[in-house]
Amino acid sequence: MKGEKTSADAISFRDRLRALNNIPRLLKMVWETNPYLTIVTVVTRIILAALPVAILYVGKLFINEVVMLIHNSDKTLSHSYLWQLVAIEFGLVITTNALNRVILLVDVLLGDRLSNYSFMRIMTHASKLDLEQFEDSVFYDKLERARQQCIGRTVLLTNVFGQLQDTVTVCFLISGLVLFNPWFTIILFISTLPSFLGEYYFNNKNYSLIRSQMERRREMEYISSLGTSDITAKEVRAFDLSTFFVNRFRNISNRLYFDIRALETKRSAWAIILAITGSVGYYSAFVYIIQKVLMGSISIGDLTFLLGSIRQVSGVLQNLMKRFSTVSQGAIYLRDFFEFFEIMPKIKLPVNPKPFPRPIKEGFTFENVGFKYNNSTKWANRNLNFTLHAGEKLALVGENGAGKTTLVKLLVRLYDPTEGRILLDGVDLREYDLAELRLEIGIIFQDFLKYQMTTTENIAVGNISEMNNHTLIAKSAKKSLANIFIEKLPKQYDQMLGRHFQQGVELSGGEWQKIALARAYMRDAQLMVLDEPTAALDAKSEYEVFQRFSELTKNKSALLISHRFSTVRMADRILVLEKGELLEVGSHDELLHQNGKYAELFELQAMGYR
Ligand SMILES: Nc1ncnc2c1ncn2[C@@H]1O[C@H](COP(=O)(O)OP(=O)(O)OP(=O)(O)O)[C@@H](O)[C@H]1O
Repeated sequence: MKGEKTSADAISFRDRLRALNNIPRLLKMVWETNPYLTIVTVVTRIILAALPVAILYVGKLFINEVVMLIHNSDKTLSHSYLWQLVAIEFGLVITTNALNRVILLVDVLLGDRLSNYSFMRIMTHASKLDLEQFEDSVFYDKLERARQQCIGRTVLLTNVFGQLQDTVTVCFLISGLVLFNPWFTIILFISTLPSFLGEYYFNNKNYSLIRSQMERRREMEYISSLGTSDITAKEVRAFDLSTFFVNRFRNISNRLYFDIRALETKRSAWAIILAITGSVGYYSAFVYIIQKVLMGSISIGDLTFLLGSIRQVSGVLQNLMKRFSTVSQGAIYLRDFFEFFEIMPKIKLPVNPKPFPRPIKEGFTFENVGFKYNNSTKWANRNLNFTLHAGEKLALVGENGAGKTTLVKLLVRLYDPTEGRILLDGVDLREYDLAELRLEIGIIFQDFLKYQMTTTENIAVGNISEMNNHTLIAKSAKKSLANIFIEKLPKQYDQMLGRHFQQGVELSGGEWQKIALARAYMRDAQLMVLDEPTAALDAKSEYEVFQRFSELTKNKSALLISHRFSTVRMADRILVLEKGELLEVGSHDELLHQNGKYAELFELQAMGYR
């Protein structure tokens, strides 16, 4: 997508050099992943780096010995030195092969470990970031680039180690050549330079292109998941959307493909032209040495040693230069990876958190609270002034988009208010430890997750530290009335839920909702927040669940969001929100009496049942 490229995507030579600073960080990560395998690969590569020059040198001694034996008239001379040399060379070749296999093995193992370690680090860091950051597309691109780095990590690792190994090999080989004629090295170096510059230029272009395509690629991934996921399968079929998705995927992928094809074709054409200079350098040295042999100034053994060295230096130099751009390329992608870890949560934790009140005495007070989403100019909540008293059951009512869920998110500090403050027992929420605050609030969102895991795990996520507390899990299921259908499942609490994995059982919407409710009962929270907790329940279940809920949370505070007035009317007080602001407050009867918005909404719903 030419139009999508921005100047921010272009990388200067300085950027590339600076990106190389990431290589030591990568090596540190490799070491942290597995120090033993790291030592094995480094030591093996150093030995392997010295072997080519050793083989060439033994070869030279061997040929000189053969020539000497052929030309010597004394046929009784011992051949034992000759056979010793053959045996040494044989040993060196076998060692080279064996060590190459060791490196292949170690690199695969280390790459796998490193890739998983990187994924785990990303998951851990991502979990510390704010919800707001996940709603930002620039952040998402960064996260995606970091994730992709984990997948391609084995290749980069092999390249970095290969680069180190080849540098040592070249040093060994060049020492032999320099002794013979230093110009060789210079000619070989200069002749490989054009190829290197070409690779460097095109890698740069490639990086900018891939980076500029990132958002489009995410879109492709999204469309592909729409077409292939079990969650979307129902709707895709019902609306016959598959051709629409396939065409959309094809259009985007074609546009990206044409840009890549243009660049790669150009790169290949230039590579062919630039490789010619490398061959010219190599054959000039070749011709020079042959002439020296013909003049009798160097031996046949020297000839084989030099030709072998030149051929190898030329090859290894080309590899080194080619790989330099690949490695510096990888280093730039690594920069993306490490940059991800530099993103810090905006929600600040207090240095000396206040002890969390247990029990809560006054409650949560919203003082002139307003909130605007980062990507929006509109206030989602504004001028909120109310107190959720200790032990009180409060319901939030309002039309879609009135700001109910946002208010709840502010309460658990998924976001901090843009203006105003929320107090708990007179102290700003920001002064309490965030983990403790969240532990004291049992919250179930309307879009709660349906984990493709066992029943036990699905309930235990409400308080993961109690994962093995089967008594508590069963008790929570009983409180939410989920126990009734769980006991009828083939494997009950060990039953795999959902259809992703073998022998999984899919639950109905209402059954999933009861599982989600059980999560809220998993912790001894002082405040229960239920966002649309009964939307999927039938009328009888809803009544039973709420009877239970009222009994179980007698002295606890609760905040309920619901569009169902049968649920709402059970609350002590009801807050009616409109366009993010508080419109009415009171009990069900008081609000009906006021004959305002609540009464209007209630009447509308009641009419539907008449
Ligand atoms: N992540 C977000 N980024 C930007 N705006 C958002 C985001 N989430 C919600 N909004 C906007 O904030 C406003 C309040 O949304 P909120 O989800 O709080 O409403 P709600 O009352 O819970 O609605 P519903 O009854 O449909 O669940 C809406 O205008 C919505 O478009």
